[in-house]
Amino acid sequence: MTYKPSEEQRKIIDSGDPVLLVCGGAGTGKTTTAAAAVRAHLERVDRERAAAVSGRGRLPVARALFLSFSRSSVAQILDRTADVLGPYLSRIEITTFHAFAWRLLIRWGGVIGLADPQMLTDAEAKLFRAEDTLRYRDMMPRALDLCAVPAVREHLQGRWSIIVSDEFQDTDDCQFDLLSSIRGAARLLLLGDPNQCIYSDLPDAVGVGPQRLDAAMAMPAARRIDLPDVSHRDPSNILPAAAAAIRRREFEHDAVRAALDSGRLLVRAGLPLDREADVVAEVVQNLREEGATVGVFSHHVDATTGLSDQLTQRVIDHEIVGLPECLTAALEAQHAMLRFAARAEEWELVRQQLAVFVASSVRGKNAPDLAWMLLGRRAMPATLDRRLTELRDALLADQIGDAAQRAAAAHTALGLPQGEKHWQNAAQLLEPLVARASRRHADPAEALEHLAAAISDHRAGLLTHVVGEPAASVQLMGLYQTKGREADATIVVLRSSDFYGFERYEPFVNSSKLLYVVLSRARRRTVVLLFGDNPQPLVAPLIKLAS
Ligand SMILES: Nc1ncnc2c1ncn2[C@@H]1O[C@H](COP(=O)(O)OP(=O)(O)OP(=O)(O)O)[C@@H](O)[C@H]1O
Repeated sequence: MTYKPSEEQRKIIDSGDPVLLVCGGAGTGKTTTAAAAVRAHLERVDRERAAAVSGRGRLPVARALFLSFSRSSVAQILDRTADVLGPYLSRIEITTFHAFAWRLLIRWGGVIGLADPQMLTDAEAKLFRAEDTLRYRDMMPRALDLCAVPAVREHLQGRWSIIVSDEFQDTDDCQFDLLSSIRGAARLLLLGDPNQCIYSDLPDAVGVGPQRLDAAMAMPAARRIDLPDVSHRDPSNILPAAAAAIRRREFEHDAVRAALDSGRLLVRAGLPLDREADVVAEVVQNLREEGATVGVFSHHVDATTGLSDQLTQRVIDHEIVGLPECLTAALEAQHAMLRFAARAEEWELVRQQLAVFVASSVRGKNAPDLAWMLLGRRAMPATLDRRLTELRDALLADQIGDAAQRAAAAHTALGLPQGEKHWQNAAQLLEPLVARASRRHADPAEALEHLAAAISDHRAGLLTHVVGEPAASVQLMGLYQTKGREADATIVVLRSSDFYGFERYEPFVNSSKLLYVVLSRARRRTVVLLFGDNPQPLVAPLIKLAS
């Protein structure tokens, strides 16, 4: 649908408020309208600056910063706003908080004693103790330390004329402090929906909650505009109204009934846990036959990677989004194999990287046994030992091109239990990088160094969620990654064994917001699949809606 702003959206676009908080339900057009507002702002500043200098020299062009949470949101923002932004797209930095922080640390880290910062993933942190590396969760606080340095702060404060913070309701204390300290004289456009605040119970999110919107309004000259509850995602408004009623725990509300009667909402309950992949695959196939793009939402990293492995076996083309650690680890493990084949690295490193990959494809505080076996800290079964030896000997006999193919096939050759899709995706990412390095450098040692640098950049991009995700008609993701996303149809997979936080009793004020987010992502249809006989209390009332 072409974007034609409504009256309320127009007020946002035309506003010049120093701090504007825009609130509205799912799909009411906050993100798209913010893009239009940024463009209008830049146009205005251009005009003012042109008039001010009136032919005497030129002032630097005004720029905008658009901060979000996940690379999937960044990709979607780009996708949805490119038309609205037009030629102004090149003057807007659209990035995630973590990518922003990482860039600051790369550029100025030396000022706070981080001259060459290395980023440690959670899986790496489970396996190795590393004192002077930066954990993912340390990135924002360290960036904030940098912003306290006057020269850095002054530089940042002069850089943007307007800053947008998407999903503002979920910003934590650190992110809010960062926004405040880089702002300078920039206008702030803060987009929020209190009903989509889903990070408040996450372990690393300090200070996430309703008070954030109050803090915005406490800023000098702040104004708030509320968009009317009209979804532009599903203009029939049937799905958003049902999602809102379910968030309020009104499962018998007319809006829910209307969604079921219209066929836009479909609920199936009591499905057998051991047939999950078959059922999901069948629903995906039916929706694809209708020509719909499909988002499959399941609970966490194990569930998503497990489901992905099974869809891969059933030859259902799809992509996983939002689980960059596993992809990065697969990329690094295959890279280590190439370096080993070229005699540039020890076999030890290959085993270490395989251990990181295995640890990153499962949840939990501790790494799985298999990871420790790969590190040589626990005895391994004879089959795995033999397969590893065969892989090592074969790599030693390979040329670089053959080694890349062997690395791509290593997941199967070793019989690794999880993360096959990530392994395949990593092989696809690696292939052009290897080709480019070999093309540019005749000397194999130089080609290897070029490749190592390219992979290191890619790793940072993936881990800070800034590298775009592959477009695909079927996308799998965790429930917490669904914010800001949309697809023609969505499949919500809920299992009896899922954990939805510490709330135990009605009215599930916080966890119901997660349900609202996941149920409001579809343009045309949402299929809810409840697996197992004993659903969690949060989702149990959905059983009554099953057809
Ligand atoms: N005035 C409009 N005319 C046509 N389409 C619109 C309009 N406003 C928004 N849309 C479309 O509606 C969809 C939802 O908009 P957008 O993502 O901006 O909403 P949002 O409020 O940010 O949603 P959410 O909070 O669920 O992430 C997008 O596909 C967008 O292009």
